[in-house]
Amino acid sequence: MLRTPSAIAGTVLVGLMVVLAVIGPPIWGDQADLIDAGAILQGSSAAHPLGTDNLGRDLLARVLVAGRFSLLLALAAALIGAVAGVVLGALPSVLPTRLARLVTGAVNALVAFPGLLLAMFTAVVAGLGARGAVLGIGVAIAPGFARLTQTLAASVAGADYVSAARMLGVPRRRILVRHVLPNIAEPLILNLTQALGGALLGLAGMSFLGLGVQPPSYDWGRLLFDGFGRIYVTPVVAIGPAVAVALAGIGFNLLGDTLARRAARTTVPGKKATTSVAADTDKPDEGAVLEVKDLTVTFPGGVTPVRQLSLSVRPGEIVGVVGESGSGKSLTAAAIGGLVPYPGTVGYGRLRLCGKDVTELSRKELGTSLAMVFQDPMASLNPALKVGGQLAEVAVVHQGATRAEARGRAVDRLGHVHLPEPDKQAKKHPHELSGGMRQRAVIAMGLMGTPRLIIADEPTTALDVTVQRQILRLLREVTEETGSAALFISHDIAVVGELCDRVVVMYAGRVVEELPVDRLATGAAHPYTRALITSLPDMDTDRTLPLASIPGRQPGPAEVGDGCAFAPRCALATDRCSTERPLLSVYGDAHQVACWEAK
Ligand SMILES: Nc1ncnc2c1ncn2[C@@H]1O[C@H](COP(=O)(O)OP(=O)(O)OP(=O)(O)O)[C@@H](O)[C@H]1O
Repeated sequence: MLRTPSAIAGTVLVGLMVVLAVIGPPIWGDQADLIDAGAILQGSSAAHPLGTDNLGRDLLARVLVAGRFSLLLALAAALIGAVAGVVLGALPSVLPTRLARLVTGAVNALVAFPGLLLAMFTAVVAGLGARGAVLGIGVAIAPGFARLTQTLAASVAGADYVSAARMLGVPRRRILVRHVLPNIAEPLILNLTQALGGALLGLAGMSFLGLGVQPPSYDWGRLLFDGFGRIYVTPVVAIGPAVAVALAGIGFNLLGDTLARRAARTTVPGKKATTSVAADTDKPDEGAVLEVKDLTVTFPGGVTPVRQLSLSVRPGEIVGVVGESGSGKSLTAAAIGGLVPYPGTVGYGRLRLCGKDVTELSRKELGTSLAMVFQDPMASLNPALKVGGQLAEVAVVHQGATRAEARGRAVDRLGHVHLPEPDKQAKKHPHELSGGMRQRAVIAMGLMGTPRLIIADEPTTALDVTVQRQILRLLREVTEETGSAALFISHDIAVVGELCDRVVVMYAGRVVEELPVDRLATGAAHPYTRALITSLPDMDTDRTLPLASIPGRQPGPAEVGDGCAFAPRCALATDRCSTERPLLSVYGDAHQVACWEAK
């Protein structure tokens, strides 16, 4: 957190203010109240560096003592503003529509109203003094919080879990308290830090206008107000409290800013993982489109979902990666495409795409030579843009095509993936297409470049069986026509068996077997691969019996021990399997397996 000068300054200033609030009154309290008839209205001197007031009280001591009261008042005002704002902002989601509109309209009007006028008006109505000023500033802060709450709540309201709760008949109030507020709490709390700075300045302003703290109480604003009358004679008496207010205000704003940026860094999905490259002495396979050696993906807390994974894909080849949910398939794909999210770490000995280390590839090279197709096509398509426009963008950005050329190419590519009437589909928004059509559009988007490798991560899981077959056929067709290779990720070994040339079986983050597809049905050597195949139902499966499944569960990415990770579920496991991990070794032609019992 303390990496930038502004972060350091904010933390130090706020820290100093807090220390001052704690130690100020006990240390300098007596001195601040000591009346000295012989030192009335003095300027700066060795005894009184910031001068004295009209009763001869030391102004430095008073500034130091006033810190606690000023901060407490600011805290109270910020809390009042935050609570009132969150309630106002959240109300529309629990009120009937008309009332909700009324509240939203009121909030909008209040946001547009000048905050200082609102604060002064409230303070005058509530009565002069600290209480009125705190209420005034609280009221001035509330509309901003209300607007923020409304905006944040609206972004969460569309989330699937909120829709699911609504479908289950969970009352609106409960949805708000259990599902919405906890998910928007973080930015609201961050905003509170900045509101504290604003409240401090606002309260000082109110006291300075004579609407705030009244004698004999005093805060920084009051001291500023008292000193202002003498500013031309002894300016130092006004400078002391002014500097204190300014430093505290700046401190809270800088800290709030730092916290907000830090929070954004941990939550924004765009932030990438760290990469570490190990020394690589072997000769790279120049003929491979993709060559991965010793790929490891880790997250903080000992979570290692991908462990020393190696695989390669040759031109025109479709390689299937199969394994149960959580085996690390998607993260492998993400690591190849440079999409592992922060705070992950990607380490590898070699990660070469089209004969180059991925770090050497420019964004443009990566964008045109690698196409990625995900399970949910909506995740790749912008719902606000027309399909044709999105596809055309690829050609404009990567190939420098004119708008008209790019549009023509987009329609051509949509036709290529067998979308009926491609020129009409190009003018539609993604939501106007069916799931299968959207997936075709995403594949077409990948084909806007000249992909040497298509990574398809569960591209057919969300589709029905007929559409699934069409998409699989399309993928095969596309690779044959364009000569590109594909890495096809699926949990369904039957689909992989149908589409791919070679199969890589993953278990608990590692490759446990790699074999040509024609050996899959009868020649698989690893007990896990065999169990996956046995658990597939076929026409002869006795439907009166429960479907076969593999007993036990795959260890989590932080639970993998020293031995073979599959040993606890394996009928063939020996003592050696639980203590010593078998390495991937040659089992036959283009066939490797990691099992002590594979003979
Ligand atoms: N950002 C992350 N932070 C921490 N752990 C993660 C993160 N992303 C994934 N994981 C963990 O890594 C493991 C592997 O995830 P991955 O998505 O690669 O599995 P998968 O084999 O593709 O499964 P599925 O078929 O369900 O998508 C999972 O246990 C998951 O909990």
